[in-house]
Amino acid sequence: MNIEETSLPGVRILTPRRFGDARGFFSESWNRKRMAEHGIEIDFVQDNHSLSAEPGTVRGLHFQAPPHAQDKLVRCGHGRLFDVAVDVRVGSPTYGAWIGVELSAENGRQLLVPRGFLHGFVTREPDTEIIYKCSDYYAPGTEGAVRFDDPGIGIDWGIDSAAAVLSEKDAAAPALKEIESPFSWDGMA
Ligand SMILES: Cc1cn([C@H]2C[C@H](O)[C@@H](COP(=O)(O)OP(=O)(O)O[C@H]3O[C@H](C)C(=O)[C@H](O)[C@H]3O)O2)c(=O)[nH]c1=O
Repeated sequence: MNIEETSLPGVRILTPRRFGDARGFFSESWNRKRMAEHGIEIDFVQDNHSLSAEPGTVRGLHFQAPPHAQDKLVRCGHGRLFDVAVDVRVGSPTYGAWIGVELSAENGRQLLVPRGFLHGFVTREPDTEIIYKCSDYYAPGTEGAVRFDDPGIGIDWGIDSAAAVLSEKDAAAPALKEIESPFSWDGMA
């Protein structure tokens, strides 16, 4: 397992080892004990899996508010996507800052998105599938969204925003400055 820190403390890139042979490869996509050895102790309780048919599909930027905030461990099961995390912890030195990482079935990379960060992605290929572990259950009444093309955040999605394939919810999402983030920075990372 290779673990890379990013410019946003707590947001990390995990690349599990792949054992290749003539058939293909084998990889442990999650191992709680091994992650704990790296100081990552998260009790995931729900796995999510979505397929987006069209390249240029954007899902996000989403969060669940406390007490149902979710840490997420995101990977791409098929195709390729650009995965984004945005720090929305009030008081954080990196509040409003974003980071994006290309995840693909081919590169096997995973992005650890801690609670307190918005999560979203854009697909780069047809029939792209995202699979991610969540540390709390779906709690519809606590969901929040911020517009993916918020100029106040300035994410470079690599697409023409006007051409993005969006849900009605995401198309109507507010800018970050229009919401009151329910997350506060703990002064640690
Ligand atoms: C998130 C979720 C959704 N649903 C149902 C509710 C809707 O009937 C349907 C589609 O939900 P939604 O349009 O919110 O799906 P996405 O736009 O992919 O939302 C996700 O996109 C970003 C990238 C995320 O990180 C979140 O996990 C999540 O917000 O699935 C469930 O039954 N359980 C769930 O945990």
